[in-house]
Amino acid sequence: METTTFPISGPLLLRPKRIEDSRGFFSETYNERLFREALGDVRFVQDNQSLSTQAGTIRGLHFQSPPAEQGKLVRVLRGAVFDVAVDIRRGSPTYGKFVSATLSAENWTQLWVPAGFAHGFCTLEPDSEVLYKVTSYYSRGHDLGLAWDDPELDIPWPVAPGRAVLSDKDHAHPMLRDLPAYFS
Ligand SMILES: Cc1cn([C@H]2C[C@H](O)[C@@H](COP(=O)(O)OP(=O)(O)O[C@H]3O[C@@H](C)C(=O)[C@@H](O)[C@H]3O)O2)c(=O)[nH]c1=O
Repeated sequence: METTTFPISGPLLLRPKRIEDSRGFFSETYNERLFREALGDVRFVQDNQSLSTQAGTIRGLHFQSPPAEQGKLVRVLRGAVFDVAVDIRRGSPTYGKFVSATLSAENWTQLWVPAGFAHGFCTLEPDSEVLYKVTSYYSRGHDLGLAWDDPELDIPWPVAPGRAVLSDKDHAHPMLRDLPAYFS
């Protein structure tokens, strides 16, 4: 498995081996031993899958607050997304900075988003399906967000702001400057 780090500590890009033959390919998309070598002592308790029918759909930026904080291992089954993780660890030297990567069914890349990061993505193709493993169960009371279009974050979303497809919830998240210190 290929592992790539970012200038921000925590997130990782992972690319499991794909074994191709005349039928197509085979791949261990999750192997606890190999992923624990890369990610440390993580335990996944829930798998989530979403389908976004339109290109330019933005979901995010989301996180769960402690004690329900989640690490997320994100990959794409169909289509492609521009995936983003924003550092919201208040004491971090990279607080408010983000990492991003294109994840696609084609490039077979997964993004590890540790707890302490707000996560979101923008679909690059119609009918993009995202599958991600999380380290804590969903908790509605801890499910929080950060404004995807906060100018302070300056994220180069691959869609014109007026054309992004969003949930009602994602129109209403606070800006970084108004975000309480959930993570130290
Ligand atoms: C996240 C989640 C949502 N739900 C419910 C709540 C709601 O009725 C419906 C849709 O939820 P949302 O609108 O929050 O779905 P969505 O906007 O896709 O939320 C997801 O976005 C990406 C970027 C993430 O990082 C995820 O952790 C998650 O927050 O599904 C669950 O039952 N379990 C879950 O784990």
